[in-house]
Formats: sequence, C-alpha cells, structure tokens
Amino acid sequence: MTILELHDAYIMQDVNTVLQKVTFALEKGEFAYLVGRTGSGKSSLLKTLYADLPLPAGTGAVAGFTLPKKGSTDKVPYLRRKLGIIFQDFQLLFDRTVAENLLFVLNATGWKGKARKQQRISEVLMRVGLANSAAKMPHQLSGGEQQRVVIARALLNEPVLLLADEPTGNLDPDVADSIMRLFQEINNAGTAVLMATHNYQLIQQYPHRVLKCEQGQLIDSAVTPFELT
Ligand SMILES: Nc1ncnc2c1ncn2[C@@H]1O[C@H](COP(=O)(O)OP(=O)(O)OP(=O)(O)O)[C@@H](O)[C@H]1O
Repeated sequence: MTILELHDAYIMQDVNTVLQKVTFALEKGEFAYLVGRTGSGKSSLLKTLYADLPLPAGTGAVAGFTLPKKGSTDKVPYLRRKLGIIFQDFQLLFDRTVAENLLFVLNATGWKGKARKQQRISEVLMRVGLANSAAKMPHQLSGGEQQRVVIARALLNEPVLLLADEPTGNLDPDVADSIMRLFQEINNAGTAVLMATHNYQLIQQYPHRVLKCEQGQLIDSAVTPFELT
C-alpha cells in the first residue's frame, strides 16, 4: 500500500523553486532518509508533505489525502491527524507537564473521554520508555528525554507515516543512537518513516533507502544508487 506519492512535484518557498519534478513513493512500513546540504530543500519537502507549503505544480497524496495546490484548506487537519510530525518548529510547551503536552494534542485532535485520553497518554509514554515522566515538566528532562516526549506526541494518533526533521540533531551520539533505535521499533511495528538527517554515521549503522536533495532535484537511491559523501 502506498502511503506517500509525489509526481512531478514542485517544492516552492514563495516564488522560488526549491526542488523540481520530484517523483517518488513510499510504501506502508518503509523507512527512508532524506539528505542534502543545508538549504537544499529537505525541510521544504517535508513541509509540503504535511501541507504547510502548497504544492503549486505536480501532484501529491499523503495518507489518502491529495496535497493542496494553494495554501491551507479545511482538509489539512485530517491529513495531520494521520501523520506523526517531528520538527524543530513543533517543540514541547514548557509551561506544562509532559502529560499536559500530550493531552493538548489529544484535545486538539478531537479525542473524547478523560479515561481514554489518560490511557493513551500512558501507552505512548510507555512506548518511548518514559512511563514515569508524565507529571514532570519538560525542563526536568534531558534533551534525549524531551525528544522522546516529542516522539510520543507524534505517536498519539497512530500515524501511518512519521515525518521527522533532524530528530537526532542536537543530541550526543549515544542518545542519538537510542532515539534511532526507537525509530526502528516504531518502523518495525508498521509505521512508514521519512527522516531528514545530516548524520551519515547513523545511516551507515541503520541502512535504508536514501533520498537526496541536490541542485534542485531529488535523487533516489532506490532508482539510482549513489555514495554518501
Ligand atoms: N520561510 C521561508 N521563506 C522563504 N524561503 C525559505 C524559507 N525557508 C527556507 N527557505 C529557502 O528554501 C531553501 C530550502 O530550505 P530548506 O530549509 O528546505 O533546506 P534544508 O535542506 O532543510 O536545510 P537545513 O539542512 O539547513 O535544514 C533555502 O534556499 C532557504 O533559504
């Protein structure tokens, strides 16, 4: 089953084309990395996939939703509910506990019933190894633990696809590795993952398909094998 599909897609920031004629698909349960130099378009591509940027030319569908040609539409919340998004712009709210951070998302995505919500919060925290941190404030957690909460939050609605932008970016190597293992577990349970990273060492350790933004185009290791340099 195809979870994500772009065909001749143009990734734009305002009037500037960042990537052109992007064509690729991701199947259910697949894992792919997204690489490329700073400013090559990784974040812009991910933003297009969750409809934060429009798709002005070409076509795209994610989790059964057609990506909009112009700005946001009323369908976007439905798309977002099917995705887990791990992005620098979506950090934790520091004025409330871990559980409250998760509750905020459950409320925003239409969950009803206090007991059900509490149950779901316990489940996702357990999943990321933070069963005992529900009542903590984010600043009481290490950077790696905070990132686990961000991942827990992304898992709340059982996404079919996880989009992650540099999820190991500011973490030391051991912590980055443990976050990576968590991603592997989530992926092994059937969630497709598209992860932007600069960390080639992690890619070598956990090899998967690689999509590379280069000179305004997307190169796919599944179509044209290339060396990571
Ligand atoms: N909000 C914005 N408005 C206008 N242009 C932008 C905006 N964000 C990014 N750009 C431009 O779009 C291009 C691609 O940026 P993007 O952030 O997608 O690259 P990236 O590969 O994710 O980089 P990095 O590895 O540094 O995160 C760059 O030329 C950048 O300057």
